Amino acid sequence: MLKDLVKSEEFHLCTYVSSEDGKLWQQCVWSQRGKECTEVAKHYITVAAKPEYHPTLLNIINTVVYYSFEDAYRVLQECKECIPESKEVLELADQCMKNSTKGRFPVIVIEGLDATGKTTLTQSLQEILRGALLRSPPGCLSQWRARFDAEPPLIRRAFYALGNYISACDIARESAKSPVIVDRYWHSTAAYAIATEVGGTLESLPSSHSEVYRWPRDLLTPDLVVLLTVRPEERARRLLARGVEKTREEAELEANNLFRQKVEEAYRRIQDPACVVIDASPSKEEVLSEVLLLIQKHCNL
Ligand SMILES: Nc1ncnc2c1ncn2[C@@H]1O[C@H](COP(=O)(O)OP(=O)(O)OP(=O)(O)O)[C@@H](O)[C@H]1O
Ligand SMILES: Nc1ccn([C@H]2C[C@H](O)[C@@H](COP(=O)(O)O)O2)c(=O)n1
Repeated sequence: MLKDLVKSEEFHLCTYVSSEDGKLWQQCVWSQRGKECTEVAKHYITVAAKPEYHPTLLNIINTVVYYSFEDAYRVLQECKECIPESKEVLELADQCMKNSTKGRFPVIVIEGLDATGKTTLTQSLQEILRGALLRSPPGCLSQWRARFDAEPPLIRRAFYALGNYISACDIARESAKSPVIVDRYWHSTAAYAIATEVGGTLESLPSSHSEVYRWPRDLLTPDLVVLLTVRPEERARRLLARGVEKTREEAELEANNLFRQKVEEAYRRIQDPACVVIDASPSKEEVLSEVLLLIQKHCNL
């Protein structure tokens, strides 16, 4: 490669000289043209303070985690030509009221990794509270989910973000009539997106007070968000017992324990509303009664 460079008509080269204490470096930029080599610039380089934000943060805000209806909407709008399904998703989004307001009944969101017991718990809660059971993304988007799952994160996550706003419309309507139980919502959208985007270990996650964990101002806020956590060995046992085909992301979660930890930690860091964390490893009955106590405490039910 260097041989090719030397053969080319003109190229730039940098040389570095360190100060005695190694804290300051002098960089000389040389330009070689034919046989002539001239110094064209001189810079001083020193170690800078650690940046306030980890560089991956720039790849998160409004590129994989969206904080307003408009930002997610705009992404799908720009995809209309190459992904025709976007038009139908946008039409559904157009029908939903922006800034949907909650009714007088409580809205309870159940979050957690796969096989932590969300379906089991949400169904029991629906029966006991005589409430409405909703999920995000809503059923009306199911037919396009696989299509958007195959797209790069920018587009895939915009689809899930819009799904939350469409679910918010249903939540607003139903919460005027009865308590509403929601299986996954914005915490899932943000936590999976952040954990996927951030490489490395748990330490690479944006710090707890980072703005990436803030709730979108225009999205209906639930009264209570419960995060179900399960010991890894119990979760593996449940997945195995269930024996259903795993999605690619689920398979990845299983293979990649670190990724699973990052998703869970991102869940825990999301604020306003923060999750109330429950150990869902005990029996179904025990988990249900613990969550019912929580609901009584937080939602005056
Ligand atoms: N508390 C519990 N104790 C033992 N088994 C449980 C408990 N809760 C759920 N299960 C079982 O674990 C399996 C996964 O539960 P469930 O389908 O409710 O999880 P999930 O979080 O909805 O999963 P996914 O997100 O992948 O759909 C099911 O076979 C269910 O019967
Ligand atoms: N509100 C939501 C719901 C789901 N997702 C994404 C996150 C995972 O990739 C996947 C998990 O869903 P499941 O397999 O449990 O149906 O879907 C999201 O981003 N936002």
